[in-house]
Amino acid sequence: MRITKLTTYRLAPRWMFLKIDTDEGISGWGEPVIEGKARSVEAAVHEFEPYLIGQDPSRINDLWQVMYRGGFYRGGAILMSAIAGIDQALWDIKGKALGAPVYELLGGLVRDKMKVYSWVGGDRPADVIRDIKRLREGGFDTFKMNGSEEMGLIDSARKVDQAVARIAEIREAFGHDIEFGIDFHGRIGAPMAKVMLKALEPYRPLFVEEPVLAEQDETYARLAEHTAIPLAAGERMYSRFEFKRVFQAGGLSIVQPDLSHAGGITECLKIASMAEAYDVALAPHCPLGPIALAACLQVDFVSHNAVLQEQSMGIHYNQGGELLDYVLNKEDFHIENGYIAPLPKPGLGVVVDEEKVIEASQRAPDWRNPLWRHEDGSVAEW
Ligand SMILES: O=C(O)C(=O)C[C@@H](O)[C@H](O)CO
Ligand SMILES: [Mg+2]
Repeated sequence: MRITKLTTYRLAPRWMFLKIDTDEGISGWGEPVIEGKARSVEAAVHEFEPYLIGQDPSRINDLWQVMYRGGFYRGGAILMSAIAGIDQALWDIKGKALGAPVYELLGGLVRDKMKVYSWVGGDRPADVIRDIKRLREGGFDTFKMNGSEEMGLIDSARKVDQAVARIAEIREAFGHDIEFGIDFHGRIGAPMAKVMLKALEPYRPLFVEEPVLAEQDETYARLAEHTAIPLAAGERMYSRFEFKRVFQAGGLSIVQPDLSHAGGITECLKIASMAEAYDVALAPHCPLGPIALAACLQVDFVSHNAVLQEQSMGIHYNQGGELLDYVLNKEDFHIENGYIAPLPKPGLGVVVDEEKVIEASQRAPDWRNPLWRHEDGSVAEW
C-alpha cells in the first residue's frame, strides 16, 4: 500500500481535518490543528507531503521518527500538531486495512467504558449553575470550568474572593453529588496560584488545571507542596521530552496531553505509559472535533491510568459547528451516564461525512482566541 494524497479541510467551528488517501482505496482521517493557527498547521502538514507521498502507510513508527527527527528542528505546537494529525490518519488506515479498531491493534481494552466530562460556564465563567443543571439531566456528573477571568500577576483579595464565591455557589447547589475540575487556563501567575489554591482547598475540586503556564512547569512541584488539590496540565506540552521533566520534578497528579497537539496516538501512548510509571493519571485534553476525540479514546481504552476524557459537546468554543456535525456514525459517540463505550468501527472508529466536510470547508472561519488586556492596558492571559 502506498500514500497517494493528503487533503486538508479547515472548517467550523475552528477545526481542521486531514484525509490521507492510498493506492488501495483505503483512506484515513486525522485532526491536525492548533486552535487559532489552523493555517500554520495546514502549511506544516503539506511540508511533510513530498516525503509522505509514495511511502508505505503501515510503517507508522518510522514515518513518525522521520517527521520528528528528519527535519533537524523539532517539537513545538505547530510541528507536533501536524505530526499528530498525520499519525492519527495513519492509525486510521492501519485499522481499516486490518479490519480492527486501533485499541485492538494496541493490545485490547483495559476497560469497558470511559468516563467523560463536560465544560460549563464559558470563557467568563458565569451561568455555571444553569449549565450544570442542564447537563446533569443528560447524565453527566463531572464538569470543568474556567477558574477566573483576567488575573494580575499580583491581584486583589476581592478578585480571589469573586472566583472562589462561584465555586462555593456550586458546592452549595450540588454538594458532592458532582465533581468538577477548575481550569486556571494559564491566566493565573505563580504568585496568585498559591493564593487561589489555598482559597479553593475547602471546596475540594477534582483537580486544578494549568495552575500556571506550561513555561513555568518547574512551579508545579512547589505548588503541590502547598495543596492537596490534584494539579493537572499538559495541553500546551507537545512531546514526551517535555513531559519527562515534569514527571521527574513531580507536582502533577494528572497529565492532559492533547492527541492533536502532542504527536498523535504514537506519542501520547508513550506519554501515557511514562505517566503510569510515576503513578500519574491520564486525562487527554480534547476541546476539538470528533477525530481528535476518537484518537483520545483509542489511547484511553488501552491505558490503565486513563481516568477522565474531555469532549467538546456544547463547549463554548463550538460556535458554528458541534462535535458530531461531520460524523455519520453519531450513535457510536453516545454518552450514557457520563461514560462512552469503545468505538466499534475499524481504525479510529469515526465515519466522516466527507460531503459535509467538503461543503463546510468552502466557508472555513479563521477562528482566533480573544486578546484580553488588563485594566492598565497590558496583555492578559486569556
Ligand atoms: O479545554 C481546555 O482545557 C482548554 O483549556 C481550552 C483551550 O485549550 C482552548 O481550546 C484554546 O483555544
Ligand atoms: Mg485547559
